[in-house]
Amino acid sequence: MISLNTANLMGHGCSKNLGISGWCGGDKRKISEKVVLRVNSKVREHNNIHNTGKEEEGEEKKVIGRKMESVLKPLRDGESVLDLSPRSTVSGGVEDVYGEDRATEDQLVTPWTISVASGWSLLRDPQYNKGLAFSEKERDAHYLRGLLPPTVLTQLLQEKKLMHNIRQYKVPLQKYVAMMELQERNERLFYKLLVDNVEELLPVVYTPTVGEACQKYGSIFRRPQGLYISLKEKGKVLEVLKNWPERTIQVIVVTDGERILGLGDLGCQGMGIPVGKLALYTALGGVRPSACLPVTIDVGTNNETLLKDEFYIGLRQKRATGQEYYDLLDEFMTAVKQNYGEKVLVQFEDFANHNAFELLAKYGTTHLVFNDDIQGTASVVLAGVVAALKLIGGTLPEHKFLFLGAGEAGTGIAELIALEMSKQTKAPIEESRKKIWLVDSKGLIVSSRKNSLQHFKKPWAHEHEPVNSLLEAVKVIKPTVLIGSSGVGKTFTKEVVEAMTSNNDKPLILALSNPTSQSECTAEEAYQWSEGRAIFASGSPFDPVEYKGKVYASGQANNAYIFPGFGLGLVISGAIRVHDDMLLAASEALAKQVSEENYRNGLIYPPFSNIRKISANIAANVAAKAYELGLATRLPRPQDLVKYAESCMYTPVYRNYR
Ligand SMILES: NC(=O)C1=CN([C@@H]2O[C@H](COP(=O)(O)OP(=O)(O)OC[C@H]3O[C@@H](n4cnc5c(N)ncnc54)[C@H](OP(=O)(O)O)[C@@H]3O)[C@@H](O)[C@H]2O)C=CC1
Ligand SMILES: CC(=O)C(=O)O
Ligand SMILES: [Mg+2]
Repeated sequence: MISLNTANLMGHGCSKNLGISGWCGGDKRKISEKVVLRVNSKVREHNNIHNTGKEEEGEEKKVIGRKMESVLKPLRDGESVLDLSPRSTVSGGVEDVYGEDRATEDQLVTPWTISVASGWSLLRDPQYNKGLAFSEKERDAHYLRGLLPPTVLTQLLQEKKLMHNIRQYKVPLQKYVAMMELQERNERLFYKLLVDNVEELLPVVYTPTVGEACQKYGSIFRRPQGLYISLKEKGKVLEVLKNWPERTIQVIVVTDGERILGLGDLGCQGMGIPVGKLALYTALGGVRPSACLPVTIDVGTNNETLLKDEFYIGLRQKRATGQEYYDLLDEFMTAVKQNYGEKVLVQFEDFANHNAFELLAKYGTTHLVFNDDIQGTASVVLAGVVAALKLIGGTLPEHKFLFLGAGEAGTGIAELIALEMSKQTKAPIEESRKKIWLVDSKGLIVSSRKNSLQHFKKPWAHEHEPVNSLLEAVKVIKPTVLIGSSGVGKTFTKEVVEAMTSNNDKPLILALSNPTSQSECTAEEAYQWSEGRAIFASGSPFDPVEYKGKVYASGQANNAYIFPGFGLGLVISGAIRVHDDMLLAASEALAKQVSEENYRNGLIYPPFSNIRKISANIAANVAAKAYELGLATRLPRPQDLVKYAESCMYTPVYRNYR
């Protein structure tokens, strides 16, 4: 049975002045969930002491006493005050936190109590706050009388009001800040808005607005939203992970901020990306918010503007490189596995390509890792191309591809397309690669450049004369599909689109670069310059375009279609490694979701309004592949994986409190 701390029953739920700090429950989930879950399952929880203190901004906070036990224990030689290493572990490595083993008989034990958030602290707990939606009964039971005005609203009415408010803002960044504030105030309502209004709010919490938010992150920073691991934490990364208030983590999105969208090095301010991606993991893929951990690794920045910016939030130094960089990454990856086990998914996001490929190769064999920019993008683009075949004709191996940009996205997509071609033709992958050409900042990648190319470009160095410009490359290669992944805007010029159109009845043109300012061309330009013949999709969304009396709605070729469902598939199957065939499985599931009606409208992706159904199908296909490959650990395999995936998805509907 649980014991309740009487102080908490008085309404504010805090035993005072224990002098411990850590995660402040006032702005984040935690306490109550633990209580509810632990009460139900009768699991004892040792880290639910609350405390009051003053935050930087001077607001009241609750403090979770996760570290209390180690603080109150006598220190041994070499131990720091916050040393959390297990004092005694049984053979399976299980820490004896309750003092049950013979080996810990001589150690002090803190009698942890479990408390229920109520009253003021309940209203300040974003995971449990319902604002005006607390019922009369809940207001009585949870000491809320007088703390709320008399009216009781439904969640739907709250949603209507908030959407109305958000629509009043004309500046996208204001909408972004409003959404982040909502996430910090009332998490379920935040996700309700996002799930129900996904097409309207995706551009707010994700690209393009998240790009501007990262650029101005220092100025709009209010409360930390993820875990910051900087060079200062070297040697203490495991300890830092333990500061995070949640223990059961399923998905980590981590960046080092060096290649944020097409905006370059934004250092520590890249945090907006893991936060945004994980919001999509929950809203689009149904992974529980409490199981998501955004991380930014701060090794400095080479962005001079940020280094001089008085509001910059990161380390003020040039980027660490080489051994120093890899040591910190290695400590992080090791700590992740130590703390969360084998099945936590680590998604690398927006690393620069000189680290991204190496990190993926290095940890791909030891951890469950996924690089969204290389692999997620590949999967989404392959799906779009396969779907587009219905509109442009031919089979995949019959097409010829030209990329502008030969980095993570470009070579990642190229490789997955080649893999799929080879599966279809049974020809060696080297043969399939010959149908794919890439242009980088120095021109077409050809064999005469091979010696000076980065390793990930070498497979694409085909025999050809040097070609210096994209336009020239389009003219001589005559691709049927043109893909922009350069991070440089306005590079698909009128001449380039016209050259594509003169070679193809229906040119497939994908301008993947984000945010909108970096898009290789706009939807309007693609349709106008191709005289309405292009099949077009872009990384960031464009409004429908009217051309010669016809309305063209372009799709969004963005990895957001893939990673939420892909991650869910890994989670529900308990997969321990990512395999290329899982990327193909995700791609296949996405392509199948394009309806005849979508095709009639020239779309090669289904609308985001169906994304949860799409994600469930992607998850099921990925999980099925994980079982087939023997990489799944959650046994027995559920019969109906789509139904199972749906049943596992987070729902933002308010729960009733006892
Ligand atoms: N829609 C989506 O889902 C996704 C979109 N992206 C977007 O794709 C873009 C690129 O990302 P990523 O591949 O990771 O970046 P990388 O830095 O890895 O690659 C960029 C590539 O573009 C080339 N390049 C840069 N400038 C030019 C130029 N003026 N002309 C020709 N080539 C040029 C670079 O050449 P060089 O090697 O010579 O320097 C490099 O090959 C970003 O804008 C990103 O936001 C990324 C992932 C997903
Ligand atoms: C979408 C994405 O991952 C990027 O632009 O980097
Ligand atoms: Mg990215």
